[in-house]
Amino acid sequence: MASSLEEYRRKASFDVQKMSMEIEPQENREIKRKVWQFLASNPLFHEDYNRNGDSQQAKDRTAKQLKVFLSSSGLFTHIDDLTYATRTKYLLLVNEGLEIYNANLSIKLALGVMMFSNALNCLGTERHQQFYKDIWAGKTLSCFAITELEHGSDTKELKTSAEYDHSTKEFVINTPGIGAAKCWVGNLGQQSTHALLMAQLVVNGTCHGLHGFVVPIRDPETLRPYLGITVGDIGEKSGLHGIDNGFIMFKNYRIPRENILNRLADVNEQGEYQTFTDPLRMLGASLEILSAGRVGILNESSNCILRAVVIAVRYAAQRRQFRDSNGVEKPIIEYQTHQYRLMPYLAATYAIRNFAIEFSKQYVHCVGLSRDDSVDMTGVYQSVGGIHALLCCSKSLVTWTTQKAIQEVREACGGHGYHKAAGLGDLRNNHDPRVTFEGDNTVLLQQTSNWLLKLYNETSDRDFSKYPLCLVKFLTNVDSILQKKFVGRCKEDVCNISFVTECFEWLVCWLLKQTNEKMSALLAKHNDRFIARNECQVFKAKELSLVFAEYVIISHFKAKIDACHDPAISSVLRNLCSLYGLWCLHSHLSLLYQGGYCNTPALADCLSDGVLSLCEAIKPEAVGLVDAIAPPDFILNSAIGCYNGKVYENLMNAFRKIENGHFPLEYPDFWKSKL
Ligand SMILES: Cc1cc2nc3c(=O)[nH]c(=O)nc-3n(C[C@H](O)[C@H](O)[C@H](O)COP(=O)(O)OP(=O)(O)OC[C@H]3O[C@@H](n4cnc5c(N)ncnc54)[C@H](O)[C@@H]3O)c2cc1C
Repeated sequence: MASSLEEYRRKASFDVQKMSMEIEPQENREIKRKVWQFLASNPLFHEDYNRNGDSQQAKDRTAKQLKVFLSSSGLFTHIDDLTYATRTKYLLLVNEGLEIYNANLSIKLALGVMMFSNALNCLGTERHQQFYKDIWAGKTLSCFAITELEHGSDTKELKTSAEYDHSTKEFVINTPGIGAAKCWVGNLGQQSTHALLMAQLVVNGTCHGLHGFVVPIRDPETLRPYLGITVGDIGEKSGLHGIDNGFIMFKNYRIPRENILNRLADVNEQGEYQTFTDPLRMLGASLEILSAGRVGILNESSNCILRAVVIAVRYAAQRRQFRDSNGVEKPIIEYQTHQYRLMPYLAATYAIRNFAIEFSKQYVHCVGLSRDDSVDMTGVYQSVGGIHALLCCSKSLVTWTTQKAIQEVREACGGHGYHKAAGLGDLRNNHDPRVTFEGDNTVLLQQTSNWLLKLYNETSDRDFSKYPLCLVKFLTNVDSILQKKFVGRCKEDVCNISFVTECFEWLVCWLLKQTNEKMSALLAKHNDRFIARNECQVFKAKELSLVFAEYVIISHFKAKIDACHDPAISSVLRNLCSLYGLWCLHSHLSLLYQGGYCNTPALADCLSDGVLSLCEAIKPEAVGLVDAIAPPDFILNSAIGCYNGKVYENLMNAFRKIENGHFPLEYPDFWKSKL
């Protein structure tokens, strides 16, 4: 049968190559291409999508892959020559390139090498250089040990302690009971030789709060744990089978004084606690250490939605079900419900990818400034607060959107979407914990709403243009924005980016005002900020943070489109941006009516019509749009999402493959024994 994928490919109104370049800078694509070339050239990385194996095999395989990737890819030979900012950007891109193919390997590398070396850079000093060199030489492997059995989000309650013993100039680490066992720590279960441990620092009987320590865990030669440590694997998980997540407990375990990461605070030769309190620089350092992982997640998650959408759109253009009244069997992409299921996620993918790229660029720039001693930190300080707030809500929105998209896409690909060879099951399971680690989404959203409320109540300095990445300048005009009402009558009035941004500005202002009013009333009633914050989350602060994240992502997409000079490209991007915006706004209709933005059915009608007509308009562009962002087939690794559209040949090959030593046409073992 002729491939209808090719027919849809021909319908695109723009140049796919140019679109690809518009969305992602050439230099970024070049770095990822090198990663992919290496993976394709070495059989150790050839993931067979039919391979089940047990999780121990997956862990062993990932460990071997990491060793080879570090030593032979040639991708890390020059990283020490790069400036901090360029190196961070480079490593984020290598991680992204790996992640889209193999989440286990990228996480193992990120935790085991990249984040550890970044932490040494941010929190450590010259005296930690040997750890830095060993990790990049592949002699050691690290992990990040923060979470404990009884506490995760509430890091203040962590109980593992590191008490300074001046007589030996050592820290003595202890786990006071099983509740304080560090757990879920990636790489710790079987392979880490070192941990970056967050523990309560105690000096002369005084607790100074959480500090970072480099703690040797296992002998790098034998992988045998040291005395005083109980360490092991936490067992089977729902996904990420290649990562050995572990737990650890300490009993009077000693490490040298020099192992405290001492860029911000130290215990000196005399056994006294010292802080180097330039609060602005401390904030910069916290941004680097806390945010790098979340920026990584933003990029990883944006690649997961991309992968899901590429597979589903190509499949939808191929897969035919039911004949129309002319007897023509229709590709499922022609069905309205199918367009409504996929096109908004395609639009979301473009908006989110653009945001992740732009955010990473600005984040790296800001971190670079915070490390430059000649820079006045006041401006950087402003950016840091905004970047943190924006990262908290965008990490939440992007990971949740991707989680929903993968599930929708799995269903949109029917039964075949459930086959391991489709790649969607692993994608879903491996992506899932991103909504939890590096900060649980719901908890993170509170940080964004707190920041927005702080701005709203700012009386002395209401110049909000100092947060360029957050685009909150409009908050200076809350009252006039809230005067606006919906005046549209038909879908043409809403299918444009100006309407979308105006409507979002109204919604953010309304939610901000509402949340603030509720918070003030609760504070007056209870005189307790903890209770007040808790009781204004649902329907108020949480929505505020998510709507704000949508607004910023859309605004960055708009800026991208405004700067695009190719009319064919910008016209399609404009439709994508409008669709993503209207689709989000449609889900907030009850809030828009509740706030009185419109009091006739016109708004609901216009938004519904607008979404449907944009889905229809994007349909013929969809295959071109996914081709422009898709990685090569080897990396996409999906039987149903290949560029050439050979869905059925690929699936039949997958069905007939020898799996775990069994040929599918053979009798099963249990039956053979009876014969
Ligand atoms: C696959 C995976 C890998 C991980 N890797 C690591 C690692 O390498 N190192 C490490 O240290 N940790 C790791 N973790 C742990 C992870 O960081 C924590 O799970 C995460 O920080 C959330 O903490 P928690 O599990 O204790 O959840 P909790 O804090 O107990 O939260 C449980 C639920 O309660 C809600 N909740 C909590 N507090 C509030 C509040 N104030 N208001 C409203 N709701 C609230 C949350 O929204 C959440 O839904 C990993 C976890 C997973 C799943």
